[in-house]
Amino acid sequence: MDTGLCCSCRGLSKSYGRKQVLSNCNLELKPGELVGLIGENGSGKSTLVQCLLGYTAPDKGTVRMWGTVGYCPQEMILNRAFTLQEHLTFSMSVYEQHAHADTGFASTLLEEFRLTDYMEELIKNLSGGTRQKLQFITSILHRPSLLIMDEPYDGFDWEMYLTFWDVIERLRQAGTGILLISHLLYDRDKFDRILALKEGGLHAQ
Ligand SMILES: Nc1ncnc2c1ncn2[C@@H]1O[C@H](COP(=O)(O)OP(=O)(O)OP(=O)(O)O)[C@@H](O)[C@H]1O
Repeated sequence: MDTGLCCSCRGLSKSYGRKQVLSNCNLELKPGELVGLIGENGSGKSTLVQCLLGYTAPDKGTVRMWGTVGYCPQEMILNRAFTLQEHLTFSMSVYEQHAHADTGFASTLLEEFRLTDYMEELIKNLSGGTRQKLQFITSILHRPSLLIMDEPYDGFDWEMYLTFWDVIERLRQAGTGILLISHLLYDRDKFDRILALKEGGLHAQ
Protein backbone atom coordinates (compact mmCIF):
# COMPACT_ATOMS: atom_id res chain seq x y z
CA MET A 1 0.00 0.00 0.00
CA ASP A 2 1.41 3.39 -0.96
CA THR A 3 0.67 5.69 1.96
CA GLY A 4 3.05 8.42 0.74
CA LEU A 5 4.88 8.09 4.07
CA CYS A 6 8.08 6.47 5.25
CA CYS A 7 7.17 6.56 8.95
CA SER A 8 4.09 7.13 11.07
CA CYS A 9 3.49 6.98 14.79
CA ARG A 10 0.12 7.55 16.44
CA GLY A 11 -0.80 8.06 20.06
CA LEU A 12 2.62 7.05 21.37
CA SER A 13 2.87 7.09 25.18
CA LYS A 14 5.65 5.85 27.42
CA SER A 15 6.27 6.04 31.17
CA TYR A 16 9.18 4.89 33.25
CA GLY A 17 7.69 4.08 36.63
CA ARG A 18 5.58 7.11 37.59
CA LYS A 19 7.37 9.43 35.19
CA GLN A 20 5.43 9.95 31.95
CA VAL A 21 8.03 10.67 29.25
CA LEU A 22 5.87 10.53 26.09
CA SER A 23 2.19 11.42 26.02
CA ASN A 24 0.09 10.80 22.92
CA CYS A 25 2.82 11.68 20.39
CA ASN A 26 1.92 11.72 16.69
CA LEU A 27 4.45 12.00 13.88
CA GLU A 28 4.39 11.38 10.14
CA LEU A 29 7.36 11.64 7.83
CA LYS A 30 7.15 11.80 4.04
CA PRO A 31 9.87 10.66 1.61
CA GLY A 32 12.38 13.48 1.10
CA GLU A 33 11.18 15.40 4.15
CA LEU A 34 13.65 16.69 6.74
CA VAL A 35 12.27 17.11 10.24
CA GLY A 36 14.23 18.42 13.22
CA LEU A 37 13.40 17.28 16.74
CA ILE A 38 14.56 19.43 19.63
CA GLY A 39 13.98 19.31 23.37
CA GLU A 40 15.72 19.91 26.66
CA ASN A 41 17.90 17.25 28.27
CA GLY A 42 15.66 14.52 29.58
CA SER A 43 12.63 15.66 27.55
CA GLY A 44 12.30 12.20 25.95
CA LYS A 45 13.92 12.57 22.50
CA SER A 46 15.90 9.33 22.80
CA THR A 47 12.88 7.53 24.25
CA LEU A 48 10.81 8.59 21.22
CA VAL A 49 13.51 7.34 18.85
CA GLN A 50 13.85 4.06 20.77
CA CYS A 51 10.09 3.55 20.44
CA LEU A 52 10.15 4.39 16.71
CA LEU A 53 12.94 1.88 16.13
CA GLY A 54 11.29 -0.84 18.21
CA TYR A 55 14.13 -0.95 20.76
CA THR A 56 11.70 0.10 23.50
CA ALA A 57 8.05 -0.93 23.65
CA PRO A 58 5.64 2.01 24.09
CA ASP A 59 2.85 1.66 26.65
CA LYS A 60 0.33 2.81 24.04
CA GLY A 61 0.29 3.74 20.37
CA THR A 62 1.44 2.37 17.04
CA VAL A 63 4.53 2.80 14.88
CA ARG A 64 4.65 1.98 11.19
CA MET A 65 7.59 2.15 8.79
CA TRP A 66 7.75 1.70 5.03
CA GLY A 67 11.06 0.64 3.49
CA THR A 68 14.51 0.44 5.04
CA VAL A 69 15.75 2.37 8.09
CA GLY A 70 19.14 3.89 8.87
CA TYR A 71 20.00 4.90 12.42
CA CYS A 72 22.92 7.04 13.56
CA PRO A 73 22.81 6.93 17.37
CA GLN A 74 24.28 9.46 19.77
CA GLU A 75 26.46 6.91 21.52
CA MET A 76 29.32 5.17 19.71
CA ILE A 77 28.31 1.67 18.64
CA LEU A 78 31.28 0.84 16.40
CA ASN A 79 33.33 -2.26 17.19
CA ARG A 80 36.61 -0.74 18.42
CA ALA A 81 38.59 -3.91 17.64
CA PHE A 82 37.92 -3.65 13.87
CA THR A 83 39.96 -1.67 11.40
CA LEU A 84 37.92 0.78 9.36
CA GLN A 85 38.17 -1.59 6.37
CA GLU A 86 36.98 -4.56 8.45
CA HIS A 87 34.12 -2.50 9.82
CA LEU A 88 33.00 -1.53 6.31
CA THR A 89 33.26 -5.08 4.96
CA PHE A 90 31.21 -6.31 7.92
CA SER A 91 28.58 -3.53 7.60
CA MET A 92 28.16 -4.06 3.85
CA SER A 93 27.68 -7.79 4.34
CA VAL A 94 24.98 -7.14 6.97
CA TYR A 95 23.17 -4.60 4.77
CA GLU A 96 23.29 -6.86 1.75
CA GLN A 97 21.06 -9.37 3.59
CA HIS A 98 18.17 -6.88 3.41
CA ALA A 99 19.00 -3.96 1.15
CA HIS A 100 21.19 -2.83 -1.67
CA ALA A 101 24.50 -1.38 -0.45
CA ASP A 102 26.82 -0.57 -3.31
CA THR A 103 30.56 -0.22 -2.93
CA GLY A 104 30.63 2.78 -5.27
CA PHE A 105 28.50 4.83 -2.86
CA ALA A 106 30.67 3.69 0.08
CA SER A 107 33.85 4.79 -1.76
CA THR A 108 32.33 8.20 -2.55
CA LEU A 109 31.41 8.72 1.12
CA LEU A 110 34.86 7.63 2.31
CA GLU A 111 36.44 10.18 -0.04
CA GLU A 112 34.03 12.97 0.88
CA PHE A 113 34.55 12.45 4.59
CA ARG A 114 38.32 12.09 4.18
CA LEU A 115 38.42 8.60 5.63
CA THR A 116 40.46 6.84 2.95
CA ASP A 117 43.79 7.40 4.78
CA TYR A 118 42.53 5.48 7.81
CA MET A 119 41.36 2.22 6.22
CA GLU A 120 43.90 0.07 8.09
CA GLU A 121 43.59 1.92 11.43
CA LEU A 122 41.86 0.27 14.37
CA ILE A 123 38.66 2.10 15.25
CA LYS A 124 39.81 2.42 18.86
CA ASN A 125 42.76 4.53 17.63
CA LEU A 126 40.66 6.97 15.57
CA SER A 127 39.82 10.43 16.90
CA GLY A 128 36.30 11.05 18.23
CA GLY A 129 35.32 13.15 15.19
CA THR A 130 36.66 10.52 12.76
CA ARG A 131 34.68 7.80 14.55
CA GLN A 132 31.59 10.02 14.34
CA LYS A 133 32.07 10.40 10.56
CA LEU A 134 32.36 6.62 10.22
CA GLN A 135 29.28 6.08 12.35
CA PHE A 136 27.32 8.52 10.18
CA ILE A 137 28.33 6.99 6.85
CA THR A 138 27.60 3.51 8.22
CA SER A 139 23.99 4.56 8.84
CA ILE A 140 23.46 5.52 5.18
CA LEU A 141 25.46 2.92 3.18
CA HIS A 142 22.20 1.23 2.14
CA ARG A 143 20.51 4.53 1.18
CA PRO A 144 17.66 4.03 3.65
CA SER A 145 14.04 5.11 3.06
CA LEU A 146 14.04 6.61 6.56
CA LEU A 147 17.10 8.01 8.34
CA ILE A 148 17.02 8.75 12.08
CA MET A 149 20.03 10.58 13.52
CA ASP A 150 20.73 11.60 17.11
CA GLU A 151 23.26 14.49 17.36
CA PRO A 152 24.93 13.30 14.11
CA TYR A 153 27.44 16.13 13.58
CA ASP A 154 28.72 16.33 17.14
CA GLY A 155 32.51 16.52 16.78
CA PHE A 156 32.59 17.44 13.06
CA ASP A 157 34.83 20.28 12.01
CA TRP A 158 33.29 23.00 9.81
CA GLU A 159 34.26 21.43 6.49
CA MET A 160 32.81 18.07 7.53
CA TYR A 161 29.66 19.81 8.76
CA LEU A 162 29.20 21.28 5.27
CA THR A 163 29.93 17.88 3.67
CA PHE A 164 27.36 16.34 6.00
CA TRP A 165 24.68 18.73 4.69
CA ASP A 166 25.66 18.06 1.06
CA VAL A 167 25.14 14.34 1.60
CA ILE A 168 21.87 14.92 3.47
CA GLU A 169 20.58 17.05 0.59
CA ARG A 170 21.40 14.30 -1.91
CA LEU A 171 19.65 11.69 0.21
CA ARG A 172 16.57 13.91 0.44
CA GLN A 173 16.51 14.38 -3.30
CA ALA A 174 16.67 10.60 -3.68
CA GLY A 175 13.61 10.33 -1.40
CA THR A 176 15.00 9.55 2.06
CA GLY A 177 12.82 10.93 4.88
CA ILE A 178 15.00 12.24 7.70
CA LEU A 179 14.47 12.83 11.42
CA LEU A 180 17.38 14.73 13.00
CA ILE A 181 17.50 15.03 16.79
CA SER A 182 19.60 17.68 18.46
CA HIS A 183 19.69 19.88 21.55
CA LEU A 184 20.57 22.79 19.31
CA LEU A 185 19.59 23.09 15.67
CA TYR A 186 21.69 25.44 13.61
CA ASP A 187 20.68 26.25 10.03
CA ARG A 188 16.97 26.00 10.80
CA ASP A 189 16.13 27.01 7.22
CA LYS A 190 17.39 23.63 6.01
CA PHE A 191 14.48 21.88 7.75
CA ASP A 192 10.96 21.41 6.40
CA ARG A 193 9.62 21.30 9.95
CA ILE A 194 10.95 21.54 13.46
CA LEU A 195 9.21 19.81 16.34
CA ALA A 196 9.88 20.34 20.03
CA LEU A 197 9.31 17.66 22.64
CA LYS A 198 7.94 19.33 25.74
CA GLU A 199 6.16 17.79 28.71
CA GLY A 200 5.76 14.56 26.76
CA GLY A 201 4.10 16.13 23.69
CA LEU A 202 5.38 17.03 20.20
CA HIS A 203 4.82 20.69 19.30
CA ALA A 204 5.41 22.44 15.96
CA GLN A 205 7.95 25.28 16.23
N1 LIG B 1 15.45 2.87 30.71
C1 LIG B 1 15.03 3.89 31.47
N2 LIG B 1 14.57 3.67 32.73
C2 LIG B 1 14.12 4.67 33.48
N3 LIG B 1 14.07 5.96 33.10
C3 LIG B 1 14.51 6.24 31.87
C4 LIG B 1 15.01 5.23 30.99
N4 LIG B 1 15.37 5.82 29.83
C5 LIG B 1 15.13 7.14 29.97
N5 LIG B 1 14.60 7.38 31.20
C6 LIG B 1 14.16 8.70 31.69
O1 LIG B 1 13.26 9.23 30.73
C7 LIG B 1 13.46 10.65 30.60
C8 LIG B 1 13.75 10.99 29.15
O2 LIG B 1 15.03 10.47 28.81
P1 LIG B 1 15.60 10.55 27.32
O3 LIG B 1 16.95 9.91 27.35
O4 LIG B 1 14.59 10.01 26.39
O5 LIG B 1 15.71 12.13 27.12
P2 LIG B 1 16.51 12.96 26.01
O6 LIG B 1 15.60 14.09 25.60
O7 LIG B 1 16.98 12.05 24.94
O8 LIG B 1 17.73 13.49 26.86
P3 LIG B 1 19.18 14.05 26.39
O9 LIG B 1 18.93 15.29 25.59
O10 LIG B 1 19.85 14.35 27.68
O11 LIG B 1 19.87 12.96 25.61
C9 LIG B 1 14.58 11.02 31.57
O12 LIG B 1 14.01 11.48 32.77
C10 LIG B 1 15.29 9.71 31.80
O13 LIG B 1 15.89 9.66 33.08
